[in-house]
Amino acid sequence: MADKAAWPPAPPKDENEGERAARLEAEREAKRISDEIDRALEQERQELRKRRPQTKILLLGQSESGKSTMVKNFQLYFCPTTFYAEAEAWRAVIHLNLVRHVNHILELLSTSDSPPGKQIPNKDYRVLQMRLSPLKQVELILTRALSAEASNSSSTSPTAEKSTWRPDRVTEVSIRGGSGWKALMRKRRGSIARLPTIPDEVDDARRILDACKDDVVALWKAQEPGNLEDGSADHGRYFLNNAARVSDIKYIPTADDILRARLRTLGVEEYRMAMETAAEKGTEWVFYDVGGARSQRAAWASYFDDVNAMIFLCPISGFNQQLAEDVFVNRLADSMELWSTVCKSKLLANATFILLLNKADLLAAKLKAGLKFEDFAPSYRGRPNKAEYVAEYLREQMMATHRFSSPKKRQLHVHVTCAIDTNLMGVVLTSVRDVILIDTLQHTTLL
Ligand SMILES: Nc1nc2c(ncn2[C@@H]2O[C@H](COP(=O)(O)OP(=O)(O)OP(=O)(O)O)[C@@H](O)[C@H]2O)c(=O)[nH]1
Ligand SMILES: [Mg+2]
Repeated sequence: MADKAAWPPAPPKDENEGERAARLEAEREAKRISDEIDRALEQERQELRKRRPQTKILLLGQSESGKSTMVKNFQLYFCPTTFYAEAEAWRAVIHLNLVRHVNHILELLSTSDSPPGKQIPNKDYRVLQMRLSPLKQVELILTRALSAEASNSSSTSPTAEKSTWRPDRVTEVSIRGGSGWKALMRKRRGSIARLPTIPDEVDDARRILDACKDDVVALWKAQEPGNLEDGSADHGRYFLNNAARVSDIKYIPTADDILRARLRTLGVEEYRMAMETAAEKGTEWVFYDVGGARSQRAAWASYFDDVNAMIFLCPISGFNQQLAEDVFVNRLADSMELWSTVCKSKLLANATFILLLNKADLLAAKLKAGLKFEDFAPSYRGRPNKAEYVAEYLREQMMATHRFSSPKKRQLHVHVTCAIDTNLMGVVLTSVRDVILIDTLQHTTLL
């Protein structure tokens, strides 16, 4: 019986010369096409091999610890072209950060008889309030464009205390895994015919904000400086301080602005970075940036497998703060508990462990403003109330937890960081990169 799969098939018995020539030609053409497909498939296989993640890095830590900011730092240092190419997309996030805080202040004004600032008369506040009312619409447009949640969320939680500007009470926008919003924000009008109207609306929002910028500056100037005790939502204060520049129609976000922009992560975001710097050019690093809120943490474990490095961020300024999701839990205590759980993980036993004691700038500012660390950590009693001593104390505590909890002996690399300080981060990231490269290489050689 003839093999049905055999190629080329046996020639028909009664084939004449002309038919034979046509058949051979058809077979040659079929083979050429088949070879071409094989070549394309092989090329694709090679491409895929080249693109295969060589280094997988997981970022863990509670919400607002600075994980997404750290990813931006990696991008800024090792893939600057991509980082700056996305600057435009960040403008909408920055505008939303600013407008939410302005609307929060306006809301306080509307619910209070005595405005929070004392520097301009009451009637002038009312005028500002009226002139800035279009910013409600701006908030709505930008929220709709960026958000993973319902677009009608208000800028202020119902528990906001009257007359007090509380940046931490301004609700945040979240994004879901996948950075589709960046692509959407980058698209200019007319570039894709069937694109939704969001970019047009975002441009409208930009024009409204530009028209309101002097009033935003006036409103913020009239505020009392506010206290730094909490220190969360620090980005609100930053963008309000820079309101004139940020609201201008010609505004292009700087690296500092992008590092300050806040967009809460929901789920797990994957970032693939083709490294541009000489030492690791051509290699691809894959970052998994998780949402840090308690409700998000159950999803983490499925990303623990097979990672080369785990970077844990502990915001050391959180000693006097509570979790947004549970006001009975101290932020630093939550971080410590989380750290212990991560150290114990058997799935992460072979990963390089990097601990970043982040937000060192806010810790220093709080202690300088008079807060006493020992009031929140009795075991610290009697030691200097200075940031470097507190950081050292926390480093020792967390290193001890790592030593006791890890399933096997492992080195721990610790850095005290300020993720918004680009000069400092350059040094830290180079060191982190070296450690990851060396560990990955050693691991590959051992296998
Ligand atoms: N002052 C100061 N602000 C920081 C520092 N690191 C991060 N931030 C700011 O803190 C805010 C929160 O940072 P994110 O990187 O979004 O936090 P996250 O850990 O990704 O939070 P989730 O996505 O909710 O899990 C941002 O506005 C950052 O700009 C720091 O060292 N100092
Ligand atoms: Mg995040």
